[in-house]
Amino acid sequence: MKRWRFLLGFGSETGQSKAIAQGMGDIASEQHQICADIFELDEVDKQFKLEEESIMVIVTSSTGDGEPPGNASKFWRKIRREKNSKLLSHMKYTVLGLGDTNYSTFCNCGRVLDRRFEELGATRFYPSAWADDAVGLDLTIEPWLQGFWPALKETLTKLNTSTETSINNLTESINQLNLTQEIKPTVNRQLSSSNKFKSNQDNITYSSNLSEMTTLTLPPKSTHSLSIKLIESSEVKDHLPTDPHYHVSTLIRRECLTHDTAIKPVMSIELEPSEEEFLFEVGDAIKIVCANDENEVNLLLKRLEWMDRASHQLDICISPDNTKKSAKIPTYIPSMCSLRYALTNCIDIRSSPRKNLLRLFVDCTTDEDEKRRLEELCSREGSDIYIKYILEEHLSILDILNHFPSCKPDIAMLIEFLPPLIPRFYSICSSPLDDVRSIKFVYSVLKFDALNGRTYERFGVCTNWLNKITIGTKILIQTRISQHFRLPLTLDTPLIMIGPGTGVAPFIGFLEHLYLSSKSIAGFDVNNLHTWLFYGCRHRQHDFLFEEQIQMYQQINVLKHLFVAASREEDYPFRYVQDQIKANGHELANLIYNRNAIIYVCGDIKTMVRDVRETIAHILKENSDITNIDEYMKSLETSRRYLLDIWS
Ligand SMILES: Cc1cc2nc3c(=O)[nH]c(=O)nc-3n(C[C@H](O)[C@H](O)[C@H](O)COP(=O)(O)O)c2cc1C
Repeated sequence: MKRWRFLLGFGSETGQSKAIAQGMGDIASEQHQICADIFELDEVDKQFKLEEESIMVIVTSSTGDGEPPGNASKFWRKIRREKNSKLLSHMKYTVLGLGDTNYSTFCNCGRVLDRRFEELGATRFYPSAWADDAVGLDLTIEPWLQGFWPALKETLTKLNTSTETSINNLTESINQLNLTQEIKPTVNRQLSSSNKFKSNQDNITYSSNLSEMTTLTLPPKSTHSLSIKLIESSEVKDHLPTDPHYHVSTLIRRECLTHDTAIKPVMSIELEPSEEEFLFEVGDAIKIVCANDENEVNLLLKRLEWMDRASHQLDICISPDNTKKSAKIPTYIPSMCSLRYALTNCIDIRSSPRKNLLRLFVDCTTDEDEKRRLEELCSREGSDIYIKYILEEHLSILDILNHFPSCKPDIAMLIEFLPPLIPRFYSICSSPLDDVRSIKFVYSVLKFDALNGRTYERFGVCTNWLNKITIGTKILIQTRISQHFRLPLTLDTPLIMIGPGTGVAPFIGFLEHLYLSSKSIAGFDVNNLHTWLFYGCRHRQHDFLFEEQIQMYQQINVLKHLFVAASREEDYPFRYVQDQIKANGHELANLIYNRNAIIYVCGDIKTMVRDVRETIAHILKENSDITNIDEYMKSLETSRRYLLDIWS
């Protein structure tokens, strides 16, 4: 008998939606005896056909400025362009969107697909949901999944989807699908009388708001689909990471742009792509393939007592007793590499472990009190403490293992359940008109002290790697093409560029491009430009990035107006870029409302994106006759006149 099935399509840029879709696939088969056929959304018409699917569940994130992730863009175009309003009238669906509320285009990709599916005749069998990475995805996903499974079973039952299932077996299947009783693994572990985690202060190992008697609801236990062994081999030779989708470049320059006294140093990097045909434009970003810190890898190897086997070859195959249909050998780990190589180059050892991994850790922990605390941290009842002590403090896998010394996971568990190490991206700050063989970008050096549960000092993964590698090192790169963050086609469109800190990077590229265009294109007159730059730093003497270059653009009339904010200078009235925006409110509102200016915002989402948007809305309200300001702001976004290039 074939089992009940549904289609589970995912779109994922950095792997979270993929992991969630795979987790749902596991729960479907292990707990509900339902088969989820899991595909990237862009595998449409190759691996699945919409016309043939009765139930489709979409899990997708948004990237860029509300755009679909790389493996969902073909699907997105197909659905958006589709004219046949009955195309999906045979289909039931729901969407789980992943996003971040710091973006005004929160979950835009999921929301647009959700709306288009409805317009194309599909019926939602369960309300779609929007999970927010800013507060923790699980906060939405956990309760959503609770209702999802009964709704899915009910829909499957009504639809009688399984064409291969005979009538007799169908009855049997329906009986198997116990519609009323959800499987909720619960646990009520008694703590030892000497509970070593008892303390007066709440922290990662103890919190008073979960009483020892609280019954905990745990996430379902993921099962292994891989069999991973370490083989002592002299043949294993680790080499530079390779990936046919990436280009080789060479690090040719690295310098510090800030004064020695700057609180947050900023570095500038120049790369030379090996191939002539490497293409980029101003407004694009560059993806960098990086590696984990050697010391951190060593600490992890030591903690796990795997140091003596670090150079052994990893042998990965699908486990003989695997039951997952979606089981695949991870393509991001080379077939011949050592354990050290995989931990350094392929696996993300820094990001906070998800709850499904904490759940697996419970079973490889011997101490009862540690087990109970791990259960609390991954339980539904412990959602708040998981967010507070793990996500918000960015605890890594090593931090968790250090806090729970009796936890001894095996190699297979970490290799299978930790996410891949993904490339990091940076806004390009140079123009190809200057030199197509030179790509420049900047980054801040971020240091995180050993505090608040973090058990060792650390720096940002990629920036730390970029700081340590030697000049001449080969680096794999790829352009992340910007869909909309581009210079306008018409010269006289006013440009309002807002970029505090390293957020100024793409605007340096824009200004350089305008300057070089004025030298090389006949009829390009800088006097026609209307360029406004709002820049912010801590202290103009210490960390004013690209100061000389910006001043030069001002002198030659490429940059018409410069406004600088300085957050740490006493007696300077403009602390933040939004103070400068407010002070120039009248003129800016006129440019936006009457002269179709384009507003570009670039920088760290945590610090300013919301404040800048509110300030722009405020100055427009004060200086125009717009009656519905929210609608007007939305229209700026949809007409691509309010553009974001932001990161967290
Ligand atoms: C460069 C970048 C751009 C993003 N743009 C958006 C966006 O426009 N809207 C949104 O809601 N979330 C946005 N996000 C947040 C992601 O959608 C969110 O972190 C999600 O969990 C990532 O899932 P994934 O790993 O499956 O891609 C962005 C994240 C990054 C790193």
